Amino acid sequence: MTRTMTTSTVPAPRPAENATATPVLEARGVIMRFGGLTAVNNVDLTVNSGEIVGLIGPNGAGKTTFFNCLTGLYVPTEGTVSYKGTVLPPKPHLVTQAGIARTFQNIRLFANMTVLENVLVGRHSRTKEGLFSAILRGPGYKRAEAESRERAMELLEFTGLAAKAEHLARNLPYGEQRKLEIARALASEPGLLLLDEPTAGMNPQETRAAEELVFAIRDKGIAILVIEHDMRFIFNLCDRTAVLVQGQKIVEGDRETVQSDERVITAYLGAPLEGTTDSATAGTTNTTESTTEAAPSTGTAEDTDADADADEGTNSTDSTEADQ
Ligand SMILES: Nc1ncnc2c1ncn2[C@@H]1O[C@H](COP(=O)(O)OP(=O)(O)OP(=O)(O)O)[C@@H](O)[C@H]1O
Repeated sequence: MTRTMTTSTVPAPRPAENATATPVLEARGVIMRFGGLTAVNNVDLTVNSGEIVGLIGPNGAGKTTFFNCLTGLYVPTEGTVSYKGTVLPPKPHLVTQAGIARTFQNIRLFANMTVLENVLVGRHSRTKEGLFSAILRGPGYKRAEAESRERAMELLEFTGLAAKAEHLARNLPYGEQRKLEIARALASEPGLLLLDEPTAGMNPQETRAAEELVFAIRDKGIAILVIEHDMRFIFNLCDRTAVLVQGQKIVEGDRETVQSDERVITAYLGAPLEGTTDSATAGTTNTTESTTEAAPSTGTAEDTDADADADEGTNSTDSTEADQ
């Protein structure tokens, strides 16, 4: 899908309170090849505690593939991903348990479950009660269940969905389905949240609300890495932004650094990047016109039950099944 890029003047990002330079995520030399296609080419990226970091690039640049490498959905051809100093095995459930949560470009909710139940699913990785305890429904299980419900309701309050706790996910408006995905991701109590196009399909009002939510999550001490095509959103939010083009990180820095970089401008105008003929194809042509309304590239909750287990860490690492 063709999207547009804005370079309009926006307010500087709000500095994180108590931001320190402790690395939460460190990706080193990450390469992902699909046959002859190098979708991610030797990418290094660090996200520190207290930071909101943006990941941008034209269509097909490798952003989602990189996310899939970070979360264990793909086993990188080369490279390592560390969370708080420990190298992560490329297994989604272990990545979630370690403290990384994500949302997907295509909404993945249990459409026929309630809003509250969807968040409870996200608690799964934090619930210690075993199978026998669940079958016998002993005191330990009941206590854990009550705690989970309480925490899930807190998250629904936090995301503004508490009044709809008993609604079916499929009946939520689009913007609220995206919020619910975030609430469910937060239910695993992450230290790092990866957001893949959180405002796709949102109207400008919903996008502004999403910005506030992302700031509020950061203020709770959760570091954030966000892929987004809406440049206004990115430059409003992010302390730092990295640009991927044809699988390579071509620049990383603040808004001024990114916006003034000739290679970024060239990439967004669709010209090929020199010396990368074996890499992923150049992105589709974008313009520098301002927009805050990315066209939806997403499904709704109605058609997503089958995919929702990804958040539970049950996805295979078979690349053909992972999210695009
Ligand atoms: N499972 C796969 N098998 C083969 N090629 C793949 C696979 N997943 C992604 N690719 C290719 O890798 C390249 C990068 O795709 P990716 O979806 O990561 O880009 P992106 O930057 O997220 O794009 P968009 O902004 O459109 O979502 C593309 O050429 C894509 O076709």
